[in-house]
Amino acid sequence: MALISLEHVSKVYPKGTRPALDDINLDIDRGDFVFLVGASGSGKTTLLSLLLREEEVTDGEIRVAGNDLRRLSSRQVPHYRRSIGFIFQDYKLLNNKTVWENVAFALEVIGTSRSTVKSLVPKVLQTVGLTGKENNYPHELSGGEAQRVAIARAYVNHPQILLADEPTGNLDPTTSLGIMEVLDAINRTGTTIVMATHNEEIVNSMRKRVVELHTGKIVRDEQQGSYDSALYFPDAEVESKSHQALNGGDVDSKYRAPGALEMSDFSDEAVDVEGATRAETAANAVDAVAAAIHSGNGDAGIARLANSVHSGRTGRYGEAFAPVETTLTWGKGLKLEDLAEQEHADSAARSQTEANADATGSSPDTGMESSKAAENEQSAEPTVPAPPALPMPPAPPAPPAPPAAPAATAGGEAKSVEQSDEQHETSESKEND
Ligand SMILES: Nc1ncnc2c1ncn2[C@@H]1O[C@H](COP(=O)(O)OP(=O)(O)OP(=O)(O)O)[C@@H](O)[C@H]1O
Repeated sequence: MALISLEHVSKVYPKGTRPALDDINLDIDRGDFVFLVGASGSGKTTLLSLLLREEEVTDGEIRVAGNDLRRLSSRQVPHYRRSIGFIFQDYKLLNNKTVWENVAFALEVIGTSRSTVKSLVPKVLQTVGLTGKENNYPHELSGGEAQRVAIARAYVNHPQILLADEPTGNLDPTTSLGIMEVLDAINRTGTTIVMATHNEEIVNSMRKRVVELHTGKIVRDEQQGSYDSALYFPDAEVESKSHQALNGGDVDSKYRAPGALEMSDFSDEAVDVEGATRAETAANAVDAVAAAIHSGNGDAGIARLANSVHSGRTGRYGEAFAPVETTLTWGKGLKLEDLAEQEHADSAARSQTEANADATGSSPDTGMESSKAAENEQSAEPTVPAPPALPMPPAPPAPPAPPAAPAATAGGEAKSVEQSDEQHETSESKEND
């Protein structure tokens, strides 16, 4: 049975002149990653609000994990929401709590012991690139940073469903890539992700399921879809892109940076994080996500996105690229000068080996082997897991740099706390005790 199922769902807002959602049928399986796309006003946020039970359907039925959302009593709603993580553009952070406290709070709510919270929070903050920002309040963060706190809060208690409404909206492409990398890692711990987005580059690179809304109706539902649909926007480029995406064609080749990685080394495998208690499961999820991010051995879609971002294309959000040395995972990037130095050393070593081979008349194979090995270390297809966007030297030249904060104004200011949100969570916390 589908984890999320919508049957003939319609939503008409009190002041709406037309249904925001109009007779929607949709099934989403456990572990799916679904992009909701569609023009502004097509109904994406409304769909997410219904799933979160912030809004109620006018007609039809929504079932989540077998629960009929219409039948949830107001007392059950907070319990239901606790099983769902959500990342909305207004961040919904607790403004009177620091970054550390915001993340710790989400863990405390599910009964995580003080000592476990103490060990998990630094891991989570490192995963989302916020080490060093522990004591900042939300208003002291950039938009991208605030969004990362929201993501950290949403995933630490390992929700079965994560709803994200434009989580990369207004963020520069590199920060968006980091966010997608974390979302992908979260998805691989078994969390189902439904993400509304206008970001064409992300959708086309990730090749996940794409559900397109148009004036409240589902007009497209494709596995491994692309952002635009040839069906509804027939033009040659769109047609070729969506055709390639659907047939597994090399749609990314046009986006790939010269020398960028092939995708075969990237695994899409799910990780089992279930523990005996929710707190234990949360700890396992935090570890799994941290490990996935640290290894850089992510989903092929992330590799495509990384290649795309680093290929020098300008994204939907303009020219605001963070420096390339920031690379995939915040603050763990290799420095350009280290790369250049390494490249220089490798090339010198290669020439020396070749010269030795010529001088000694040794088997050309031997020379080829070492030359190949040296090349491999820099080539587009490394044999070790590596951040996909950059050539990989044999060993990381420097310890992790301090977390790179994206351009301070990347996404604007964090919005104010919803006091009710805090109260809501506080009362949940109490309930839990
Ligand atoms: N609270 C509300 N009251 C009345 N109408 C609303 C309300 N919220 C949304 N709508 C209307 O419902 C329709 C769908 O809006 P929704 O926010 O779901 O679209 P969307 O696809 O998320 O758009 P965007 O991409 O701009 O975020 C729109 O016509 C919008 O004006």
